[in-house]
Amino acid sequence: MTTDAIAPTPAATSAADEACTSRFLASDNTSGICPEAMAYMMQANRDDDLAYGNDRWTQQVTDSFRQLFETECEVFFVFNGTAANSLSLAHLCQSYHSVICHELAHIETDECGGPEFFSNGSKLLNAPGPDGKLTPEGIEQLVTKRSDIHYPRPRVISLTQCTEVGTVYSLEELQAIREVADRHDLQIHMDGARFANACAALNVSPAELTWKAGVDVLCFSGTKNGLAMGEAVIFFDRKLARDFDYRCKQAGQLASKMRFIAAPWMGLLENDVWLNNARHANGMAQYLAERLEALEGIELLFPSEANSVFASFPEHVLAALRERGWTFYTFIGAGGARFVCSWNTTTELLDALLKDIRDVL
Ligand SMILES: Cc1ncc(COP(=O)(O)O)c(C=O)c1O
Ligand SMILES: C[C@H](O)[C@H](N)C(=O)O
Repeated sequence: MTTDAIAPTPAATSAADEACTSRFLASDNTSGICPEAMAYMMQANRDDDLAYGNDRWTQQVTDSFRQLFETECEVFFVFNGTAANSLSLAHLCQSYHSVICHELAHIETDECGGPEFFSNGSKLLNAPGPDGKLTPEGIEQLVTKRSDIHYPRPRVISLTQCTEVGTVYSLEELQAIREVADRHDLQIHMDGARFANACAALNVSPAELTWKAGVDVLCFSGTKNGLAMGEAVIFFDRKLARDFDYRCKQAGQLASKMRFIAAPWMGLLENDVWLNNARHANGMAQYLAERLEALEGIELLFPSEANSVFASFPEHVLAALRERGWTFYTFIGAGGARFVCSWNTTTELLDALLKDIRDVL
């Protein structure tokens, strides 16, 4: 059998070359692995270790999470955010319960029915709200509109922090929602796909933005913060976490080589890399938002409070940007184009985007 390395065929190299010309701002899911996480991945690869979370890295990083959140929380790892949201909601609800979420919530719009499927039917009840955020009044209305046996009993409020349109809930807003939850014996789930960005934007601690504000379970995304994959599901009430490991296993979310999810998380948690990555991404989004706002014919659709920028563009501009290799989504939120900045976004990339926009406006 030949051992010669097979040179990539011209098609392969041109595809690789092509990828390099595409400029990725559609999502923080398109960023690479940050160097600190990669270094820990390599460390974890030096030696064999036990499987299914019994390795030393998983123990080490779950202890680090308890230090970071300043409480004895239970921490589990799943591969992606849809699994994190779906399984945590399924764990909080019986099938006859309902989950209250915003009409733009990811669990409603972008998880292909995962939460309903994994909970065996818990219904998502949607409420509108300004800037992608639930309001106490909107929650109260959904909870109290009916009390008859035919209505799926509300059990959980699901908040996305940051929201799907790049805004953040303030501590005061979270407190007001907790008061509604307490009045109606509801639990609070937080979709923290961009939790790090919210902490950075508000300059508050993870504890202040979760259990101290009455959050019961947090899905903390590592993927969007510089990992290859790996979301932490964090239960602040350990009783609620009972048997969640079995739920993960049954759903195909128990990684056999969990150390390769856990160890890179050490790269994020050590020296506050997670926070610095988020601060950088947020700063890049502010850089872009300020410059877009100054351009005639472009309107910001939501306050850019974290690492996303939503704006309306003339259609011919979007078409020209696509032709020039720019990637962005137009199906999220309430229309317009979304640009998301990551840990590795640079002003050079954003200046190139802004130049192309000015060229075609
Ligand atoms: C708000 C939000 N929640 C959850 C997720 C998780 O989705 P995925 O299953 O693609 O990791 C995403 C996107 O990735 C998201 O934007
Ligand atoms: C497309 C999808 O919504 C994904 N969560 C993202 O934000 O890119």
